Amino acid sequence: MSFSSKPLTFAIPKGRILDEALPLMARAGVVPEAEFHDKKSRALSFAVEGSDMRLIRVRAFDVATFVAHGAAQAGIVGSDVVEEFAYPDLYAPVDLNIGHCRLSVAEPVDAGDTATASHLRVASKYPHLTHKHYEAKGIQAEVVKLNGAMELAPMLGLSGRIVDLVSTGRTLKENGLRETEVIMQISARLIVNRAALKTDPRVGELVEQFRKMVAEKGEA
Ligand SMILES: Nc1ncnc2c1ncn2[C@@H]1O[C@H](COP(=O)(O)OP(=O)(O)OP(=O)(O)O)[C@@H](O)[C@H]1O
Ligand SMILES: O=P(O)(O)OC[C@H]1O[C@H](OP(=O)(O)OP(=O)(O)O)[C@H](O)[C@@H]1O
Repeated sequence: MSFSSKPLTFAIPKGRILDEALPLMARAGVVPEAEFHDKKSRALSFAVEGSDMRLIRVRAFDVATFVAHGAAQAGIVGSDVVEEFAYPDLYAPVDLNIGHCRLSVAEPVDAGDTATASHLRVASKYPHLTHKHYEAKGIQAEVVKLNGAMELAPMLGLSGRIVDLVSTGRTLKENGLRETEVIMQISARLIVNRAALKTDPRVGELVEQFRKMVAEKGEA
């Protein structure tokens, strides 16, 4: 099958990035069929208006997995996910300037002085970035991998600290935690599979459409 007869697959996360991503995608000419907005629909794959592209809606971490393996040729995902997996076959050429937040270390507001600890236990959804952060500081960190609600870990004695995403800081505050270090600033990226970018001209065209749209938005 030639590339032109095979639909281009574009992966998008199903949660909070989506609301900000849809208007950007529309400006870049990627508009999903009406069923995409039907909350009762159980479909996971959707046609794109006036195009042979199809959209798939998956978990944020899985967007990177689909694109890195070439099962999807392009997608939108936070730079936290790009950096956590560091897939060699995944290229993130466009910063979409949406989904801003930061990856931070937090600990209980009433924690004693732990600044000199040489061994720590940290709960996080980001084991790679957490290890990297502490390795650079010469601290041995044992990471307990959680998939959400990290804020519960210190109060239940699972870990002394957490590494999690922070936006308004409200979740930390309401769970008796305070931010102690910012590891990285995050925004959503257009990602593509490197091999697909080299071999399928539609992927390069898509990158250019998003680049142009972001540049125009910046000027507006
Ligand atoms: N306050 C925030 N908390 C969490 N993620 C945020 C926040 N602000 C922006 N983000 C971005 O949103 C991404 C999560 O995207 P989204 O919620 O659309 O995915 P999801 O598929 O629902 O995620 P999950 O698999 O965690 O359910 C994060 O990876 C991050 O880049
Ligand atoms: O600083 P804030 O504005 O309070 O936002 C941060 C919270 O948002 C995210 O959770 P999310 O709602 O995505 O749920 P999750 O725990 O399933 O990741 C993140 O993991 C924090 O818990």
